[in-house]
Amino acid sequence: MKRRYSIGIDFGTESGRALLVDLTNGEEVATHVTVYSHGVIGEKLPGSGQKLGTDWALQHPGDYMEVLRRSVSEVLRTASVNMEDVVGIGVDFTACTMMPLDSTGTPLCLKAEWREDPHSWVKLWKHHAAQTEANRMNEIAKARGETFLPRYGGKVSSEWMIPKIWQILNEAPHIYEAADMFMEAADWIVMQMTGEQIRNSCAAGYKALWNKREGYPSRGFLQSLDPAMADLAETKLRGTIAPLGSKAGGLSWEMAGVMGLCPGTAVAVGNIDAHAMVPACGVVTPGKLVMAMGTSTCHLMLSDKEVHAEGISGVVEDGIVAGLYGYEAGQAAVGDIFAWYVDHAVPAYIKQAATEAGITVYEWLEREASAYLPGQSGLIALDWWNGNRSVLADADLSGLLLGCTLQTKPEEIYRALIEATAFGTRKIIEAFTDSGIDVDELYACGGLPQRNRLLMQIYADVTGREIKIADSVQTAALGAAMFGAVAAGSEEGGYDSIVDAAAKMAQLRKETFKPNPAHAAIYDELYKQYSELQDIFGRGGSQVMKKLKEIKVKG
Ligand SMILES: Nc1ncnc2c1ncn2[C@@H]1O[C@H](COP(=O)(O)OP(=O)(O)O)[C@@H](O)[C@H]1O
Ligand SMILES: O=C(CO)[C@@H](O)[C@@H](O)COP(=O)(O)O
Repeated sequence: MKRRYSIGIDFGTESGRALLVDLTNGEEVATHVTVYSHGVIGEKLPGSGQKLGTDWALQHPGDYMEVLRRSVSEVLRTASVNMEDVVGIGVDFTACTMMPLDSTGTPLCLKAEWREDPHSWVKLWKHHAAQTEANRMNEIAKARGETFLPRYGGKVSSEWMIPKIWQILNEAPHIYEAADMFMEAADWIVMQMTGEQIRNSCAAGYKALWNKREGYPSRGFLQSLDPAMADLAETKLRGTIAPLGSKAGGLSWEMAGVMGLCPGTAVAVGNIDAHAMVPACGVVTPGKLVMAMGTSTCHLMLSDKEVHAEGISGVVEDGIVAGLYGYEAGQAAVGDIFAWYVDHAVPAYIKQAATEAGITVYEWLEREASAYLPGQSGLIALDWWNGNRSVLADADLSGLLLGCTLQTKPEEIYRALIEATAFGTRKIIEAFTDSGIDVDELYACGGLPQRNRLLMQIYADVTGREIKIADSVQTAALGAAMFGAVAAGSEEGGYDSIVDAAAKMAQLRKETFKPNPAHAAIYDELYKQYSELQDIFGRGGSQVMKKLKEIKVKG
């Protein structure tokens, strides 16, 4: 039988990658990563060098195009696959990663007249500078009894589309005015490939408050935020919203040339990175919590019922797999906390020791931290280095490390940071189970489970549950490729549904991580302390974190 392929393109926080997958069995034939040359723009604008404010995080759209240009042709070249045998393309993206466009679909930051205004740039998911707008939105939505609010755990996040747009209107009304549309980067990149302006229902649902039955928030609500935004839904957020797995269009002649593929190749509507990973773990039924663990962690669940739970970021009908309610919760920093520690807080002697041992600093710290028992260091941390997404939904909270003494070692701090992220995940699991959504099994995917065994064991011990691991190292790209195969359809050698694609293309590793009962018992005790700290610092017991932020912002 002739082999058929699909390409998944995963746009992460620091880089993008293409993965060429065999449709019959999910074999990952070739992969290529392109690191974004502008990275995350957090301090100053490229070109003008203009300083950015606290909590800003921008990106350059040209970096996304570079991934299409380099990584796609590279996977075809290394795999020696004929372009005619690639039947589908799917993309997944971080979200809400959004940008203002002019009427030709060009990002405003690429135009000379707007380039020097930070608000013309792509706002990355972790741009947290719209917290004031999110807080105000929450107050207004609550006071008006808006029906959308309970679907988002009672709180809209500063990471999402409407707070980000409102920040633009408040701080740069000329950019708001100049924007013909605001678009998720996932939809923009699909538009670059196909020429079709189609929004995906996943990002619209989780990040722009859109609902299959009710649409976007009402004109009355948007007007109550600012009269200038009354028509936002019909104007700057306009366009078809299509379900996951739909074909957005065929690859254009121009982009086919750029990417080395055939014109007309089916391109699926975009998807969110974490959500694409769910079927790529083989999860298409309720009761299985998927942890997409990388820079951040997203927690995804399927259920046949809709419940509204505090701290669960969103429930969207058909949001992950058609026919089921998809739930998302998350931690805004996980790998990012370890990256901060390794880059900014580890002493030189450790870097030296890691180099001498021929391993990375992460590996050195993992090796040393593995020698400790739970609780042995006397340390505990709150994992809020990038605010708290679930269950408190508050970007103004910050990290905390407690219990340091003159004897404290860097590897003990590293272990405490890992444990803190595991405690944060346990809070999220409890938020699901307390609201009546059963969590029967845990699945882990993303970059971290492949790289850090200690971390996975700590998660099993802290949650008291066995964890299954996705076999794919590129789980998001695999999920995107699966949706590409669905967009192509079975007649072209693809699949007719994501459930069919998952049955053939998703694989799990044989090895799982099982809790150690003795360690789990100590972690139960430590978790009580974590919970107490969460209540003190996150639920109003102490205003210290808020005050520090206030003083910092005032400068
Ligand atoms: N050995 C390791 N242990 C723990 N974290 C690691 C290790 N190696 C890399 N990381 C973290 O992994 C994160 C990147 O995860 P990855 O899944 O590759 O990216 P993304 O989430 O952006 O798609 C970084 O934040 C980095 O700090
Ligand atoms: O917020 C979401 C998904 O809803 C993610 O896109 C965001 O956390 C970024 O994910 P990564 O950690 O870069 O994989």
